Amino acid sequence: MAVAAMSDIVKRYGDHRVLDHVNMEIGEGEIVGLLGPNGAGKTTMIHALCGLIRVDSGTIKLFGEHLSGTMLDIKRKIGLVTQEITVFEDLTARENLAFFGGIYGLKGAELKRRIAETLEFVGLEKQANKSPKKFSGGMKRRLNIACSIIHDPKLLIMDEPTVGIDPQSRNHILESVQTLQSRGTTILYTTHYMEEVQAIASRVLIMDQGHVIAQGSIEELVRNLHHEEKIKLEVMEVTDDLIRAIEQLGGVKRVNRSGSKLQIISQAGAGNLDRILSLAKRAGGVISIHADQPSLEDVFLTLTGKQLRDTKED
Ligand SMILES: Nc1ncnc2c1ncn2[C@@H]1O[C@H](COP(=O)(O)OP(=O)(O)OP(=O)(O)O)[C@@H](O)[C@H]1O
Repeated sequence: MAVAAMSDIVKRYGDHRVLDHVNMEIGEGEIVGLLGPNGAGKTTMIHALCGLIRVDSGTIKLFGEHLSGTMLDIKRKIGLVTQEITVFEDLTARENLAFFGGIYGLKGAELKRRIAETLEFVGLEKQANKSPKKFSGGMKRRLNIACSIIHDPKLLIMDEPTVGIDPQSRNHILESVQTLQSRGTTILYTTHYMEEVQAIASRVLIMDQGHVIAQGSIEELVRNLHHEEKIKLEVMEVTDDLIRAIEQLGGVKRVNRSGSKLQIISQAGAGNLDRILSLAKRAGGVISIHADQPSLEDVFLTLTGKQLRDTKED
């Protein structure tokens, strides 16, 4: 059974269709990586899934049931880590957890036990009685995650949980996500970091302009693009003439420049490696050239025409 599914979902803000006939499914026990350029509709999809906004048409099912107004029993099975960190700075870490646990109906010994377990899980036992005011960004995010899993949700939705935090906390979060999955939690994980998706996701959803434009395992998505190859060329000097000459070769789909390096996406089997080498030799010195199999980053670039991280800060 799908833990969450959207069929033909449309959500408009004014004339703008932010979700434009979206179909998607999250299977039990998966970590699904949700990727998309800024403004693709990822957060809107998440808010619709959690019942935080109403959609204009289409159906949403959670745990096999149609999402409707209240559904407290179903909503209790979901944990949401929002894009902005949502913790109370005037409360200690423990008090934050007690507050969020209380919202989900936990109390007494059970609440106490879950507070201890989640503090340990996110590595904040020693900070239990401290205010998050004194925490680093990574520690605040870990507390935020603890608050979202205090009720042991079956589906955890995380909206860019690692933006702007230190590498140690980021690794901690990625490991925690994998541990939660091994304990049976299903996870929808949004990020602008391709390497995170590659490290933890069993399946990927790619959104652009309100559409889910691809979904599948990383291997499946890459295989579907097997008709393309990536040629990396480094030359002494990149000129506009060289770029233009490469762009005009049959089968070349795109040329990206970064300093003295060019990355060329070309139809596989078009024989462009040799042609590009000849053009580059004629234009000056060649430092290196080689052809790669496409990666998830290439899948994203080919499908959306954009770099995943073009407007986000590290
Ligand atoms: N409440 C709203 N009113 C009007 N427009 C909105 C509203 N919420 C979102 N939008 C618009 O919907 C589009 C999708 O926004 P959304 O936040 O879902 O994108 P996203 O993929 O999560 O982007 P990012 O990666 O930047 O977080 C954007 O053009 C945004 O401006």
